[in-house]
Amino acid sequence: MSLSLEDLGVRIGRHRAVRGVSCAVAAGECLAVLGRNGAGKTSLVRGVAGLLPVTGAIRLDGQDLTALGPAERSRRIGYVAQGVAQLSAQLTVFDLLLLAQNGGQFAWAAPRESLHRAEAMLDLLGLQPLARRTPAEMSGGQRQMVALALALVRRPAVLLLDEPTSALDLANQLHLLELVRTHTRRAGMATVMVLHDLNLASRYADSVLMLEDGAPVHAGPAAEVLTEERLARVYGVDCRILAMEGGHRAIYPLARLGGTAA
Ligand SMILES: Nc1ncnc2c1ncn2[C@@H]1O[C@H](COP(=O)(O)OP(=O)(O)OP(=O)(O)O)[C@@H](O)[C@H]1O
Repeated sequence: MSLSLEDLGVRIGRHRAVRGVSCAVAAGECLAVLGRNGAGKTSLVRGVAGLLPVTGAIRLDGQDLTALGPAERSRRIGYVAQGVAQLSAQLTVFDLLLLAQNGGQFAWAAPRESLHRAEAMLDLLGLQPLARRTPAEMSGGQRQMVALALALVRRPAVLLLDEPTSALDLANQLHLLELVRTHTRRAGMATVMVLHDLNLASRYADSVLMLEDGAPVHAGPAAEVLTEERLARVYGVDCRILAMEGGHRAIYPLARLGGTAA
């Protein structure tokens, strides 16, 4: 399904964390939200997820998401929060996958289809070896992969990921983002992911949205948005952008400019 944000504003208490964001994510596409620390990226995804109050419109295939009740909204949205997921330490990964689908039913009571879907998700993410472990028995990176599995197993229309690779090693960063991109295309989801790594954003996002002080400053394909001039202005860092094999671009930070970067 397609997601569109129209003049979206997000408040945290009296603080206007996000304002004037208008953009569209087509079904089967990934949008990367970029910007410096404190730019409003997490607030944006938390607003879309229904966890912070918003102004403006959030539409899913034209339907106003904010008009839906919390249960219906959370059924359509998969959200993986920033940081290593706080998962129930008592349950196994397999039981968590069943709970995510059936809200309260364990393996012995779950429908056959839920069992199949849980198995398929374990296979897809390479998590079979962890199926019988509890989150307390896993590393931070493993918990981050499990958090993605728990979001995907509910088959959301919109997937929101806040720094999904922050705890992952180099191989798993690529694995997770390849998987997110493939699954997004196959399921026709609209995916929004907050990323700090500009190279990963360039490589895996269909488009990027750059925020500055809560407002959108640039949006479009990564190759158009991420230029050396803009990175110097937004991040205060002198970067070189190199053309690589396969049409990829590599963004290499050389130095902070004039002490403007924090
Ligand atoms: N509970 C809060 N009360 C008031 N202001 C807040 C609160 N939480 C965040 N903010 C402010 O809202 C702004 C946006 O924060 P947000 O977490 O969305 O930024 P971010 O772009 O995700 O940052 P980071 O890259 O560091 O995770 C920041 O200026 C932050 O200081």
